Amino acid sequence: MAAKDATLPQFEATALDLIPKVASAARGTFRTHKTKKVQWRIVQLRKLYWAIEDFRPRLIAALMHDLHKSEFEAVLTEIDWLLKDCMFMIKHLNDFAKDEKLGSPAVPITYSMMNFRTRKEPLGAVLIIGPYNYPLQLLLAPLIGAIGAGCTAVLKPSELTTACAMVVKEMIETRLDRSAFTVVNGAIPETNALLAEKWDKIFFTGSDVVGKIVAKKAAETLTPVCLELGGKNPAFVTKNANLALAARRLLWGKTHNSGQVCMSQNYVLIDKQVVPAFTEFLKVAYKDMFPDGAKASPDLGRIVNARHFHRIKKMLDDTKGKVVMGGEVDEAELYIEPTAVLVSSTDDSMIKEESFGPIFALYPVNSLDDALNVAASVHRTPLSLYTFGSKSENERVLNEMTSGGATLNDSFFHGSVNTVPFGGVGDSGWGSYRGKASFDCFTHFRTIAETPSWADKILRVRYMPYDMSKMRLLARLTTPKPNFDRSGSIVRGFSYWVKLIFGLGASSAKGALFRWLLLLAVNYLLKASRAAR
Ligand SMILES: NC(=O)c1ccc[n+]([C@@H]2O[C@H](COP(=O)([O-])OP(=O)(O)OC[C@H]3O[C@@H](n4cnc5c(N)ncnc54)[C@H](O)[C@@H]3O)[C@@H](O)[C@H]2O)c1
Ligand SMILES: CC1=C(/C=C/C(C)=C/C=C/C(C)=C/C=C/C=C(C)/C=C/C=C(C)/C=C/C=C(\C)C=O)C(C)(C)CCC1
Repeated sequence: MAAKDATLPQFEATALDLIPKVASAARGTFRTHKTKKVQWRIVQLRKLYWAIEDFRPRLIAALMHDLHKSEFEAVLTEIDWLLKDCMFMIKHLNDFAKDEKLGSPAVPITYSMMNFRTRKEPLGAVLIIGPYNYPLQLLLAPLIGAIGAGCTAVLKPSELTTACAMVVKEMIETRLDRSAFTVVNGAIPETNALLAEKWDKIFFTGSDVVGKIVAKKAAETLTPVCLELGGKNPAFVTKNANLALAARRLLWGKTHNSGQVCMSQNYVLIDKQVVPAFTEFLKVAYKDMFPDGAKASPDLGRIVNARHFHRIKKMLDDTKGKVVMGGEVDEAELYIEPTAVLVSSTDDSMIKEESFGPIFALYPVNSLDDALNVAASVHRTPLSLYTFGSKSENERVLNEMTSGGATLNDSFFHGSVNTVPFGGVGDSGWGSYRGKASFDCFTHFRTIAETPSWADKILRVRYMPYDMSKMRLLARLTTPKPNFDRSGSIVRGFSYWVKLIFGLGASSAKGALFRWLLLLAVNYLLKASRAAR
């Protein structure tokens, strides 16, 4: 696993005049239909698996170079994460890709002869644009979905993580079918050149600002987009929470990848009575994680570059709050200490900006009502939320505030399992992926019907000249009658009682059949036992 001897290439942007050719090649290869063969896709996924495995030392070295990411996190959240993704897709692809029969209740029994089914068609040539914080996972996990679905793809890694971008380019273009999968490196001009091309889907992960640019450009050609954006994610801590556990878990959410995690909490809405105790527990958790201080820890990453370092530092410089944990910064090392700031206004820089770093605010509240009102005013549709309280308090938070995903009693666990769907809501994202959702994200679910020739006798009613008496017969056979009145109440008419009595109280035909069979079986057993006596 050692990465010391690995050599890292210099960053090189793709020539602008090559970009239309790259896009055209992706479209052209899709038109050959070779990506539609499931076996071809499986072979590409197997090749990607072994490419990631074989490039492991260089990927670890690149992550260390770009983000000072520890080998532990590089393996857990990037390399092994992707290997697991490949294995999952390979294992389930035949199942995901096969036609699905559409039966009852979607297709009424009267149309059952038409062999309704859903065909899973690849969308086509897709563009995947990645962010810097997980430069491998957040670029290649969507690619695994695209390969599984049968698309061709062009990848645009973040230019901020230069070593990862170059190693990924070499890895993809030397190991996968190059006519189907390519990598374009670069910044705004190269991304704009890519966005000027026609794609069948754009998958974008990054900031809401750039998300809007991508969505606007895509709208010009009505290109579908999946947007995985950021958010000002709240955590709720009530006086019924296990404060020591909440402190340790929330600190984990802000130290992992040095807090450069889209779904980590931005601010904690905490019952004012427990602020002092919670702050003490935070300090205890900090000491446990970093016995020699955070700066000396080999586990804590660094901020990606000076621009982001200054963005985060400015939030600390501008705050009117009080630092209750951490606070040290060092530009030479792009180091920001895990920091908690006690604030008293939602206008504070610590709440207004998305921190996307190891710093977060504590905002004292009088009650859960108060907390929910504050959270709704800060960001109504965040990517994630976390709640630490009693069962009923956690349930209330879930009911009264939406988010892309949520974890009760922990930091971002809902986003830490690679096979469950992940995505935002409202302005924190459109669409989701991971596991089967990654396949679905790049798939068109095409409904197909097949009308047998002999059925024309039955279907003749639809042809002109129309006959209203036949229409009435058709309506009687195919349009269900409501069992409710205009006030929305259930009408207990004649048919209700007939169904109740003959259905033995069951609400469906299946249920009624089961109850009848049970009744007959009991009756039979009783008779048999009486006869035996
Ligand atoms: N929801 C998620 O899964 C998720 C994951 C990671 C990051 N994020 C969010 O992303 C942000 C941080 O990542 P980032 O800084 O890499 O995001 P970013 O939006 O700055 O960059 C993302 C990509 O867009 C490109 N880009 C940047 N400016 C552009 C422009 N003007 N025109 C066209 N393309 C442009 C970049 O080259 C990069 O590849 C945070 O807001 C974070 O919350 C969300
Ligand atoms: C080891 C044994 C067992 C089990 C142990 C278990 C269950 C260990 C669990 C460890 C945990 C909780 C690890 C944490 C994982 C965190 C991850 C994967 C974080 C991922 C982060 C991601 C994906 C970030 C994404 C960022 C995004 C989308 C935006 O920025 C037993 C108990 C089973 C048996 C004994 C041995």
